[in-house]
Amino acid sequence: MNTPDLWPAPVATGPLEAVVAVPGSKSLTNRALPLAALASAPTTIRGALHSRDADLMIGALRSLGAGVEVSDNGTTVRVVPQPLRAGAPIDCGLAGTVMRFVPPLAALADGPVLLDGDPGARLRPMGPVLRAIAALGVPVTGPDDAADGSGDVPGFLPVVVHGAGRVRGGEIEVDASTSSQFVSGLLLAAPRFEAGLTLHHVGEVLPSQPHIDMTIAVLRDRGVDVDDVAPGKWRVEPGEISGGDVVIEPDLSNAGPFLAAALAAGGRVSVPHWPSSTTQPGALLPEFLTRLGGSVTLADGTLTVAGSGVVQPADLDLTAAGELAPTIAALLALAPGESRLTGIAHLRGHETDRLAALVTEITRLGGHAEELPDGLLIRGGALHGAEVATYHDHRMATFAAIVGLAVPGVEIENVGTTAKTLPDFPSMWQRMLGED
Ligand SMILES: O=C(O)C1=C[C@@H](OP(=O)(O)O)[C@@H](O)[C@H](O)C1
Ligand SMILES: C=C(OP(=O)(O)O)C(=O)O
Repeated sequence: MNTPDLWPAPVATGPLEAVVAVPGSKSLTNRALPLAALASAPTTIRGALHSRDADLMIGALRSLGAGVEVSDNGTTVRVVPQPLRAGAPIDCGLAGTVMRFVPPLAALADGPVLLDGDPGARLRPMGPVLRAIAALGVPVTGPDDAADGSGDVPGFLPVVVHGAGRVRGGEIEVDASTSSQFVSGLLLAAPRFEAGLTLHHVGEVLPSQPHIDMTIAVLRDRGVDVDDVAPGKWRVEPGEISGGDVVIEPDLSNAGPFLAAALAAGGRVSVPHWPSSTTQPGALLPEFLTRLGGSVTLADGTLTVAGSGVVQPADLDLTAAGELAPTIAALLALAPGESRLTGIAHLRGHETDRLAALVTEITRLGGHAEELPDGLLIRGGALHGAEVATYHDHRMATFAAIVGLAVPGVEIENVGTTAKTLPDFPSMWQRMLGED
């Protein structure tokens, strides 16, 4: 790699002793926003994430006609719902939540809506959610295809959703084995379908169950009647979505790299405002970090992770929390011995093919990694510095930063890619190390 945009990852010079407050959850913010646009009254969202993915969701809702006002610091957002209107194109960036949650909203708009995104977004699977929308009676086409829906439904962006102001709803199947977001996107819009929605997942695996539970929880919190009838089957009744006040929890997946730092560097890192109960997959971090040799305590709403600087290898099933894989993989790359991460075949369709990216970058750093059919085998320890590529993937940048705490000479290409969910990452990381 020959790139001028390299960030020298700071090395920890001693045990850490840091308290790191993380901003609002991407997943909760990007659910609260579309629900607010579909609600029957205005909503005020407090503690919202202010980042590229949240800005893209706000942009999408404005394109569909919603009134959205954002406070100066970006963390309070007031949404005034309006009838959904077509016309303005929607930029999904590289945000899975925008790509998969907005098309079902666009289906409710009064005409054609064009959705596109970054070059990398055009590689992320979309077929299941688009075919579901078509099965509900709303044609979905490529930008240059006939609008009557006579052709095949596209599998990738760019697409046009040809709304007609109403979606009849009913009972459909979706294969969500490549992303739980297909289920979440359909369920979020479903209260506004005339007959509601009964949705069956038909694929072999269902990743990210906590994120589906989160969707059900936020719908119920807004007064929607949702029945998780059986594993892989959900029923959303048609009805009003209430407005009012919503408070967003801190993003526990973004807390992950900071907590992992205590294991990589030794010492202690605390994250305040840790929710006592949550549907975020980051709730699994205490268990995973304990398996890797950390000790974890939760007192007065502050989660503290302590580590010795030596990471233990482990075999972990990440089916429920694939989002945490790059963070865990960074620790396993430092762990002397063999580890396996499984349940994460669908990471091949994340911001980049994360299994391929992690294998390439761990190898570049002097470790050994191989792809498994549904995950990674990693033999860690004895790494050396390298220029680490990030593939426009925020979590590849934070992966490299974790490794860099313990390995001198790690330089991160385009650390600014962390703005997807955590624009302040480089300075937060330096503050954690007492460097700012
Ligand atoms: O619904 C959500 O907010 C998310 C669901 C998960 O997607 P996948 O099921 O595609 O992994 C997760 O990885 C992503 O970061 C956020
Ligand atoms: C997979 C992720 O993001 P997205 O919401 O774009 O799918 C992620 O943040 O790890």
